[in-house]
Parts: sequence; structure tokens; C-alpha cells
Amino acid sequence: MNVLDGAIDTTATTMVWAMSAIVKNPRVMQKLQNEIRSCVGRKARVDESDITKMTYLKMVVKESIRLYPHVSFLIGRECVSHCQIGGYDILPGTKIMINSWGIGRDPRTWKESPTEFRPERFENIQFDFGGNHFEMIPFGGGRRACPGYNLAISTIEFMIASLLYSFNWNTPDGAKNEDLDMQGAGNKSIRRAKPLCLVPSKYNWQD
Ligand code: HEM
Repeated sequence: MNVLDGAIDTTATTMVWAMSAIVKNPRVMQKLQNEIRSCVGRKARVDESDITKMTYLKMVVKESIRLYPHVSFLIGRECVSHCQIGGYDILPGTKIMINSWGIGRDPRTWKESPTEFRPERFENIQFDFGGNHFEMIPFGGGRRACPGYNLAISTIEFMIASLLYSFNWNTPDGAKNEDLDMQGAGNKSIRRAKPLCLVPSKYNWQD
């Protein structure tokens, strides 16, 4: 039950944030759709094997999770032996909360416009979600890191590729995509404050 709980809501919410970020940034959406449609070619659906060729898609997913990690505070830790972090003495028994949201937006690490959605920043950064790159740790790290991160990332990449291959997406009622509200709600886990409502229009791959 815990695995189901930890797997479904996290993946769905991360997916909603990723679609929000993509639609709000038409330049990114266009570039991503060009990549997806050229990798998939002329057929009705995306195959899993197409995803390996989509380098920009992987950057978009990383950038979206950097800015909008669903789990903003990791599972709390208790310090077992005296250590120093950033000049602070941490005594045994101290409860530690790790702010994954803040780490992903830290201007000391993410020097170029840290709060902007710019997937291209990952062109020059070696990064995977395994918990060994502490510049961002949306799946945690160490022994209690998320064991489902590979499944989560493959699911999200596949869903985004499929949604953007088959449809073009816009905000409803003629509103500008750029004006999409990105307000979050929650503290330990963050979801959209307002539900995401988008209008799909079918892309005809046979044209
Ligand atoms: C985007 C989707 C997901 C996100 C953002 C996410 C995030 C996390 C985070 C932050 C933790 C705590 C890590 C730590 O404190 O160091 C965690 C733990 C966990 N996750 Fe995920 N997760 C996702 C998907 C999944 C999936 C798909 C599964 C299973 C199929 C899963 C199973 C678990 C389990 C069992 C734990 C507890 C591990 C432990 O306490 O030893 N998660 N996840």
C-alpha cells in the first residue's frame, strides 16, 4: 500500500507540473514537439524505443522537476553522530529536514536565472536522478532514496512524449499560455493551487 501511495500521486503531480511548465513556455513546447515528431516519424503512436532519441525531452523533464519537485521536504532524518554541515554543529538526535525545493532553486548552484524554466541549462550539466548529484535531490539520496525514480522518470517521459505528439495544447478561453498561473499549494508536498485545465487539439500525423 505504501509503495502504491508513494508511486501514483507523486508521478501524477510531477506530470501535471511538467505539462504546466511546458504549456506556459510556448518556445519550449514548440522545440519539444519538433523533436518528438521528428523522432517518432510518420506513425500513430509513440513507441518506448523512440524516447531514447529524445534528448531535449529529458532536459525538459529535469528542468521541470528542478523547479517543481512534488516532494518539497524529504522524509526527515535523525542525526546519529556528531557532524558539521556548513559550519553548523549537528548533535546526535537532532531532527533534520531537507528542503529539496530550495536546493533546486539555490542561486549559488543554479547561477543563471535559477527561477526561470530553461531546459537548455542541462546541456552542460552531468546529472541523473540517482541521488548522487546534490545540486538537486527530488528523489532524495542515500539508503532511503526513492527506489522508484527510474520507473517514475520513464513513465513521465513517455506520457509527455505521447501527449505532445498527438495533440497541441493551449489554455482555455483564449487566455495566453504564458499567463498560466503556477502558484503551488502545500508544504511537504506541493501541487498546483488551481487545477490544470488545458485544451487539446489533434495533430494529424498523416498530413
Ligand atoms: C515523480 C515521482 C516520484 C517522486 C518525486 C518521488 C519522490 C520520493 C522521495 C523524495 C522519497 C524520499 C527520499 C528521501 O527522503 O531520501 C521517496 C521515497 C519512496 N518512494 Fe518515491 N517518488 C516518486 C515515484 C515513486 C515510484 C514510482 C515508486 C514505486 C514504484 C516510489 C516508491 C517509493 C518508496 C517505497 C519510498 C520509500 C523509500 C524508503 O523509505 O526507504 N516512488 N520518493
